[in-house]
Amino acid sequence: MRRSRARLTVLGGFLGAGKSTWLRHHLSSGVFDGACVVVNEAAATPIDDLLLSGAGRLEVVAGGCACCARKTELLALMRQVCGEPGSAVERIVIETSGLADPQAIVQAIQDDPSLAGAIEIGEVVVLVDARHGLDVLRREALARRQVASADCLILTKLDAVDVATTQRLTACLDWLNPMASRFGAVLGAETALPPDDGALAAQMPDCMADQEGAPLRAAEVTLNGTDWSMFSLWLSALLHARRPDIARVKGVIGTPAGRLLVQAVQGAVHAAAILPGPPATGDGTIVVIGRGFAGDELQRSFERFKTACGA
Ligand SMILES: Nc1nc2c(ncn2[C@@H]2O[C@H](COP(=O)(O)OP(=O)(O)OP(=O)(O)O)[C@@H](O)[C@H]2O)c(=O)[nH]1
Repeated sequence: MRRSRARLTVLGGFLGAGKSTWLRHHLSSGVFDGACVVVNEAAATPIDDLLLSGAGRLEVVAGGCACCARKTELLALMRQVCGEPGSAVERIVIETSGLADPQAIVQAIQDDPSLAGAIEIGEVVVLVDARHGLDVLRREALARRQVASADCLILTKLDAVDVATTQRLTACLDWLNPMASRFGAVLGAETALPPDDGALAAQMPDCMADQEGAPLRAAEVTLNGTDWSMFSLWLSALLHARRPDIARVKGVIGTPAGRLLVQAVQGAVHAAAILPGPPATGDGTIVVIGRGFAGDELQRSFERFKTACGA
């Protein structure tokens, strides 16, 4: 007897757009009950899986984007998930890395003969950070491709912006992808979008000059037991000096208060959160995604900073 196909949701959006926050909310509200959740991270040290404990089954594809560098791993995992004897997975959610092209993932699954019959493409949901979205869309062609690939666009962080900013972003999204449905969200929960401001739409093409430079890459800095306050000082100095080059920072560091999840998006540091549970593999490794630096340079910078501070 032929099993029914598993419905796939691809969750995309640029670095720090709020994908894990949105998914965590929808896992806890039961929307994805029983789903197999696949978390894809550009960096080798995954963090997002720590935040998604509500998933029925959680898989990680780390160390590169599932649309290119880790495509083979993703497809092998999908075949395994769909082909396991006795497995009746009905729903799959792939949270892409912030550097991935969701459409390329959909295409890869559709092009795979064994997966095309086992997986039904449900929808591509792309999250757009209302706080940084306009800047990011102006600078990054990848972010525009992500938006263009969406069936549904979710504008996140509406609590952090005024109505005019949201309206400008909405007009820009209209220009990039007028067909997609659109919703607002605050910490994953759906919220109303302000009414469109039709007068803004005509200005958008001028704002889309492509200013992309070198490709964005993930680098890692290891604390090697250094006190967390020293790391915070170094990170502040780094963000101050290289803010335009740094798209995302995230990692878990040990502090006297517990395991602290440190995050920054487009140079803006977000409120840190204490994670439950004992120390885990990967704690003390901070992922920095940006352009114009390599992991060993960042590590050297951190070590020099420590020496200069007498640590
Ligand atoms: N104020 C506010 N902050 C939010 C909201 N959604 C997410 N954030 C914060 O934005 C930061 C990034 O959120 P994540 O959910 O980790 O974003 P992501 O897209 O999964 O990040 P990457 O996987 O690194 O691309 C975190 O500090 C979140 O707490 C929101 O609606 N409002």
